[in-house]
This record gives sequence, structure tokens and C-alpha cells, in this order.
Amino acid sequence: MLNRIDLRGSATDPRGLLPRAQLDVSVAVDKIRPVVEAVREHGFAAIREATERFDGVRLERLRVPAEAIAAAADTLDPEVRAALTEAITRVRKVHADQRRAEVTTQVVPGGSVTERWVPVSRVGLYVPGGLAMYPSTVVMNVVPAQVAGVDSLVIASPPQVDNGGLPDARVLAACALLGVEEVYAVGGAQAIAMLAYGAEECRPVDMVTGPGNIWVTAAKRLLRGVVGIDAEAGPTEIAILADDTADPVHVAADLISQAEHDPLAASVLVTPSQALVEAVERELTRQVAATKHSARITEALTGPQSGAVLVDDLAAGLRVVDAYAAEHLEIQTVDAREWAMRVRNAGAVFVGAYSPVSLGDYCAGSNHVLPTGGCARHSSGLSVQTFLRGIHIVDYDEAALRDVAGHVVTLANVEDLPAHGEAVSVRFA
Ligand SMILES: NC(=O)c1ccc[n+]([C@@H]2O[C@H](COP(=O)([O-])OP(=O)(O)OC[C@H]3O[C@@H](n4cnc5c(N)ncnc54)[C@H](O)[C@@H]3O)[C@@H](O)[C@H]2O)c1
Ligand SMILES: N[C@H](CO)Cc1c[nH]c[nH+]1
Ligand SMILES: [Zn+2]
Repeated sequence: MLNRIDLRGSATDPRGLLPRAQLDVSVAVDKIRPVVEAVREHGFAAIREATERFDGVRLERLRVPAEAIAAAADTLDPEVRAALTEAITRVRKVHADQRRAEVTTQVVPGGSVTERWVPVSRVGLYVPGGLAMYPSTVVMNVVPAQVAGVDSLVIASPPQVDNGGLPDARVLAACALLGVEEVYAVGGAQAIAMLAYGAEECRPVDMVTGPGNIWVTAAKRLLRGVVGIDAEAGPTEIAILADDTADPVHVAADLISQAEHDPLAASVLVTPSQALVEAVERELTRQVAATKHSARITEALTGPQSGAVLVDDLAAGLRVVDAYAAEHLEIQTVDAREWAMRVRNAGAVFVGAYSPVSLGDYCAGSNHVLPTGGCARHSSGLSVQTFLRGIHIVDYDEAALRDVAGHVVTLANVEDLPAHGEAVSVRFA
């Protein structure tokens, strides 16, 4: 089922060996550009047209009425409420520890720099709702923003034909549990454009965060700069570094779990064990046939973005997974924690047999909005830090400035910017 890549005995650079999904984000950007431009120019009318085309819903209004949010909370299945409440508690616990303290550095007597952490004022959080519904993503977006102290939180999520054109009822209930009142029934690129430019009752936001499919990711890439954007969190990826101590039943189940998100999802096994690859293949065939979304899982597992990579040893495997920079990386090997601590590039790392990605998706306390498409080489997943900006407060007195004035003037002259130097020396003339 998985494409095979045999790197044993090869000195090939592992970068670029594993292709990402066939549909490139840059191609998708060109396709959604007209939608984004139309929303900028025509607001609600353009959103309504795109929603009719892509979601099959004719919107009467963008904002979800407060009564609909309250009703979704009232009718929420108690088991789902308990699970969401537990997820919120654990995610809040981890994210509360991420809060940064204000630090003042006394550079010299009379001269200090303070770093203040100030929350973004108004944030738009995207909660996907195409192939699957994501109340858990409400939790993963909202909790860090709330811990950071964001004043104004807005959620956009696709309207559902089977919920009268409102977002999924469980998504609305999660909003209620977290006290989010401003929710819009808009999905895809048109939602990101609405948040960036504003439309009718939705005022523009300062920043957009959250995962989504290739169209959402493309819109985020296009609108970066118009608004702040978190890392690209597109079609899900799982890589598993495993040796022959791994249980093929677990490995196959975990590869399938993330393939379930999207036909463009990527599932990659990296191992020195040919026997494990064979055993995982047998398990995939058995488990995929028995699972609910077998068609899109098969498409994801057999796509060029998924595969089994054979390597000489775990050290070579580590180089491969570092080059790949997966959104999720599981380590199912001997000494799993030690290998995990050596990973350089991954959105999140899951250690050993009892930390599957599904745990992190819901209830580990970690965040599941993580960088995809290789962005884990340079970006982090969503955290409290995403919603904070560090502002330097520079505070020097006369003596402290006088003391360093000569150096400022010298550097200003080196850069042929003498007015910079004069702005200092004029104070001591
Ligand atoms: N990386 C992460 O942190 C993370 C977390 C959760 C989910 N995900 C990913 O999010 C994605 C969710 O995707 P989804 O499809 O279920 O929901 P989605 O909300 O991202 O996408 C649905 C929207 O796509 C738009 N759309 C559909 N077809 C289109 C087309 N041909 N052209 C333009 N727009 C179109 C529709 O307007 C619809 O509202 C999956 O890829 C999943 O793997 C990632
Ligand atoms: N694995 C997804 C991307 O991290 C998150 C998710 C939500 N629900 C289930 N899974
Ligand atoms: Zn998942």
C-alpha cells in the first residue's frame, strides 16, 4: 500500500526524498486568489457566492445567532461535554505554563530595556469543517489565545447543510463551553478573507490562526501581511521512526489515524527493519478495510506523499525524519525518549508505545495546531506565544546616554546616516 523508498547503503541526502502532497499550495493560491479579491471588494455578496459554490449553502447572514450557540451547548451529549471539558482542562494546564514573564535588563546604571509581552487585540480563529468536524480545534485555538489575554476572539467555521447552514453543533457547543460569542458560518478561503478584510458585521482581525485544508492554507499564505498569520497548518502528516521493537498493529493504526483526515494527508514510516515494513503493510490492509473512512485513507496512504522508508539504522532514520520535518513524529524504538530528545525538526514528538498522535489530537494537553509541509523546520505549533508580541521599552537617563553617545555617533557615521548621530549629540551640545 505504501510507496517504498530504500535508502539502505545509500549516501543520498534525505532532503526532498519524500514528496509532499501532489497539490502544491502555490497552485492553490492561484485558484483562490479571485475568491479573496472578490471578498475584499464585495464583502458579504462574494462570501455568499463562494459559500454556495463550495459548501452548497445559501447564507442569509454571516454571524451565528447567540441563541444557536446556547442551544448547541444545551443539547450537547453529556459524554462529549465531559470529554471536551477534560481536554480544555489539560490544554489550559499546559498552556498556562507557557506564559512569559516581563523581563527588565539593567544594561548599565541608568539604562534599561524591558521586554513587555502584549497580546494581539483581535484574533480570527479558523476551525475546519469539511471532511471532518473539529470541536477539539476550537479548544486548541481558543485556550492559548485566552491564556495570552487576547481581548476579542472570533471563530469562523464552515456552514453545514445538515445543521441548517450553521457550523457543526459540536463546534458551536465547544465555543459556548469556552465563552466565545462571536462565531461566523463561513469556511474555506472566503473565511480567511472575511477575517482579514472584514465584511458586514465582522470587523477585520489583526491575526488569523488555525488549521485547514489546502484552500485555507493557500488563503493564509496569500493574506500574510494583510493580517498576521500563524504557521501553515495544512493537510495532516504523521511520520513514525520505528525499529523492530515496535508493534506493527500500533504503527499501522497510527498511520491510518492521520490518513483519515484528508486524501492529501501524509503517513510515513521510517525504519531499519524490513520485517516491520512487511508486518505494517499486512496490518494496513487488514485495518484499512475495517475502518469507516477507508476510501480517503487508502487515497492518502497510496498517494506520493506517503511511504515506507528503509534506512541502515536509527541514526540514519533520524536524519530522514529531521529532513522531512513532519507535523507529528512518533518514536517507537528502544530508548524512545533519548531518540525523541535528539529530534531537531518536528511539530510535536510522541514518545513510545503509549503516546499516540491521537492522544495529542485531543487530550494530552499539547496543542494539535502544528506546522505542516516542512514548516516545522522554522515554525512552532500554536501556543500562548503565538498571540503575544514582545515590545521593548527602552529607558536611558542623561548620564547613561552621554556615556554611550560616542559609539552611537561612530556607528551612525559608518552607515552614512549622520543625522542619527546628531540626534544624540544635539542633546549634549
Ligand atoms: N495541521 C493541523 O494542525 C491540523 C489540525 C486539524 C486539521 N487539519 C487539517 O485540516 C484540514 C481540514 O480540511 P476539511 O476539508 O475537513 O475542512 P476545511 O474547513 O479546511 O475546508 C472546507 C472548506 O473548503 C472549501 N472548499 C472545498 N472545496 C473547495 C475548492 N475546490 N476550492 C476552494 N475551496 C474549497 C469550502 O468552502 C469549505 O468550507 C485537513 O486537511 C486536516 O488534515 C490540520
Ligand atoms: N491531527 C490533526 C492535526 O494535528 C488534529 C485533529 C483534530 N481532530 C483530530 N485530529
Ligand atoms: Zn488527527
